[in-house]
Order: sequence, then C-alpha cells, then structure tokens
Amino acid sequence: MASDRAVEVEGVSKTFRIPHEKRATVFETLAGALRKNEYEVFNVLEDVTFSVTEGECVGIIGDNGSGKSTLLKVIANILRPTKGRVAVRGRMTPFLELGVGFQPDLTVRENVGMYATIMGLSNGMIRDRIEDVISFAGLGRFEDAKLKNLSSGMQVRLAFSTAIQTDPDVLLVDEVLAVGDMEFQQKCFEVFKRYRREGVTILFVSHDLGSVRRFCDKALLLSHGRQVAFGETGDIIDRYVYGGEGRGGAGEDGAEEGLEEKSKVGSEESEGPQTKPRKVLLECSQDSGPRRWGNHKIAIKDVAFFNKFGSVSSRFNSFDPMKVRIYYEVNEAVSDPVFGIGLYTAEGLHLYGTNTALKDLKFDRIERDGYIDLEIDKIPMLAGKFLLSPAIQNRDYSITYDWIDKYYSFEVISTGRDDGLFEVPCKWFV
Ligand SMILES: Nc1ncnc2c1ncn2[C@@H]1O[C@H](COP(=O)(O)OP(=O)(O)OP(=O)(O)O)[C@@H](O)[C@H]1O
Repeated sequence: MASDRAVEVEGVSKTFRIPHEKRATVFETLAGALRKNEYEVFNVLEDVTFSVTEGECVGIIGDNGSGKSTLLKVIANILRPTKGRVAVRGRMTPFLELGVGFQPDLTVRENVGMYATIMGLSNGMIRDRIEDVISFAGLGRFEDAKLKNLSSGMQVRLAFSTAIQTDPDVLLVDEVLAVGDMEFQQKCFEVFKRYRREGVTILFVSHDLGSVRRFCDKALLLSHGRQVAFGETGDIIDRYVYGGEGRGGAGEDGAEEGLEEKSKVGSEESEGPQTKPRKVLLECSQDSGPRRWGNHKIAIKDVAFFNKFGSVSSRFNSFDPMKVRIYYEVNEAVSDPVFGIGLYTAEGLHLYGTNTALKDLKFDRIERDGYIDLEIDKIPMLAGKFLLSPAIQNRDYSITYDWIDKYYSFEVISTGRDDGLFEVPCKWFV
C-alpha cells in the first residue's frame, strides 16, 4: 500500500446466500439431508475499488440498500469480502452498530465501563473519562438508571460518547449524525471537526447530503452495490441528485441557451421540443388525472424542470438553479396572454406565485405552439417534494385559457443544515 494511503479497497465484492428451504424440525433436517439446499444469491457489492489518503474524509452515498453499510462492515473487518482485498493502515474505530453489547439490566455507568472495554480502552482511561462520557451524552441525571429505561436515542448518544473516547487513525461512521436532537448532532459535528483537524481519516456513510458536502473531501456513490463514481464531493453529489444522464446528454439544450434570460418564449417549430411532452390532457375528469380548467384556446402540453446541466430532472439540490419550461399548444390564436405558475408543498400549502404580467413581460399575439421558460437562480426550499401549477390566463385574469392544478412535481434534496421549509438569507452578529 502506498505510504500516504490509509485505506485501500480493491475489487471488493460481497455476496450473501440466503437458504430457500427452511429445515426447522429434526424430520425436515433428515428428510432434506440428501437434497441439496437451494440458495438465493444476493450480490450486495460488486467490484468496488477506491483508496483514501491519510487525513481525508470520504462520504459514502447512495439509495437505501445500495450496499453502503455492507461496504463499511467489510472495511471494518466485520464481514469478509467474497472477492477482493481491503487494507487499512493504523488503528481503526468503527462507529457502525453503536450500542451492540449494551446490557439493558446494567446502569448507564456500568454500561459505559463495559462498552469502553469492548472499544479497547484501558481501565485507567475509563476511570478518568467516565464523567466526560456521561456528560457528553447529556445523561448526568440518569447515570444510575438502568439502560432499559432509557430511550433508544439516549442509548445511541451514550454509545457514541463512549466510542469517541478512543484514539483512532481511521474512523468509520455509519449515520451516527442522524440520531439525537439538534444539540447532540452539533456536538457530534464538533467531534468530527476535531478529528479532521487532528488528521484522522474518516469514512462516513450518510443520507444527509448537506453533512457529506460540508465534511467530506471526496465521495463514493454506490447504486445496487456497484460503484457509480468516486471523486470530488460536489461532483459526486450532483451525480447522485441529477443522475448520469443529468449532465449533458442527447436532446439537451442548456449549454447553448445559457441561463441568462429570465423568461423567454420559444417556438417548437424552430427549435424542437427539448423533452418529450406528456400526452395532452385536454379531457380529464375530477377523479382521474389532474384538476384542470380553462377554455384551452392555448393549452398547456407539458411542464419540464431543467437542472444546472441543462437536462430534464425531477430532483434538485437546494440552492441550485432550476428552469421551469411550460410547453403550450395554440388551438386558437390569443392576444396578450399571461403565463404563470403557483408553487406548493406536497400538502398543498401555497408557497409562491408569479406570472409574466407581474414581471412586466408582454406578448402581442401567440399563434404557434411553443414554450416559455421561467428561470430560478437559486432554489430557496431546503428539502421535500413540491408541486407546481402552470396556468395561462388573459391580462385581467377574467379568462383562464388553461390551469393544471398542482400536477407537476419535483423533489429538493437538502444540502445545508438549516431547518424548515426554505432558506432565509441571514447572518448572526455579536
Ligand atoms: N446479512 C445479510 N444477509 C442478506 N442480505 C443482506 C445482509 N446484509 C445486508 N443485506 C442486503 O444487502 C443490501 C445492501 O444493504 P446495506 O445495508 O449495505 O445497504 P445501505 O446502502 O447501507 O442501505 P441503507 O441506506 O438503507 O442503510 C440490502 O438489499 C440488504 O437487504
């Protein structure tokens, strides 16, 4: 292993074999002895290769079940790889299944002593640090309580507080920061920052992309056990959120169009549609399809959301740019139409509305099919699913040409640590 490498993972695959046939009784065992047991094979990791330099922090991201925890367990030597090789230089502390080994009938204090022993701390160190551990976990008042009387969150806090007393060179962390309240999470961040300053190498599995973006120099993206990408954190998070095709493939237009114009009308005949519009939904009842009304002289054909790479996407990083494109078709030429959108939470709470009239944009007469773009410089919502209603009306809103209510949706992935629905630009001063 190269001298500056702390962790090397080379061609690692992991397969689980789940037996199909259950042999619970003696008879079943005897009767089945001559038959070959059948197994279902799960390839949970396939050919994963990457290396981590000393002092680097690497985030491991991917959908549920993509193999992140299994990979950490293989690196921690809890699981043996089916193929491939892992090398770790220095003392490794895994924060994986925190609290394994806790005894429910022992007190908090007794458990800390026992857990610290499992984590490899000497008796002297445990004696010196036990108060710190309990106070870091915020369990001073509970030190003589039996563990079984604590909430599961309290137990994880206690396990985390004990585990950080070790002096690791390489730290493996699985979602620890997802536990506990904001105050405890803040304390965890402080500990990780200290470890980072001290040059500890960290591998960090998390669904919290904001933490990964802030803490990690690099990231590894897994999908169905395969390594999709490994590299600079921002690039890998983009790859995860926007997908492989979300970065400039066929039929994409963002590069040429740029993002400078705030709102623009295009013509499908001249430029062609940039995404395949869904079927026109002119006839739809209340109980099937969207709520929709209007005389459809101009009808909305589709709405597409474009990401910063100019590709159609349904997921966005918070604070990234977004372009909303409304495709329309003209059944009868109209003068001076107003295009608008309404933005809602998934529960239907109205967040924002705007239209071309409010932004002083005027069209004389529209005779041909086309599209109009609304460009958002920075998505202010922090996380969640959002709904959009596109609408076309006349200037005094007395005629609705088309309105499709809360039908189109997109998801915003959190990339920050603030809490709530949207960002309020602000600063603290003392
Ligand atoms: N011991 C096991 N036996 C069989 N299958 C397993 C075992 N451990 C994990 N798996 C399967 O391996 C796959 C990957 O699991 P893993 O926990 O590594 O994914 P993950 O990316 O960490 O998921 P999550 O984000 O939900 O924690 C899952 O389909 C899981 O069911």
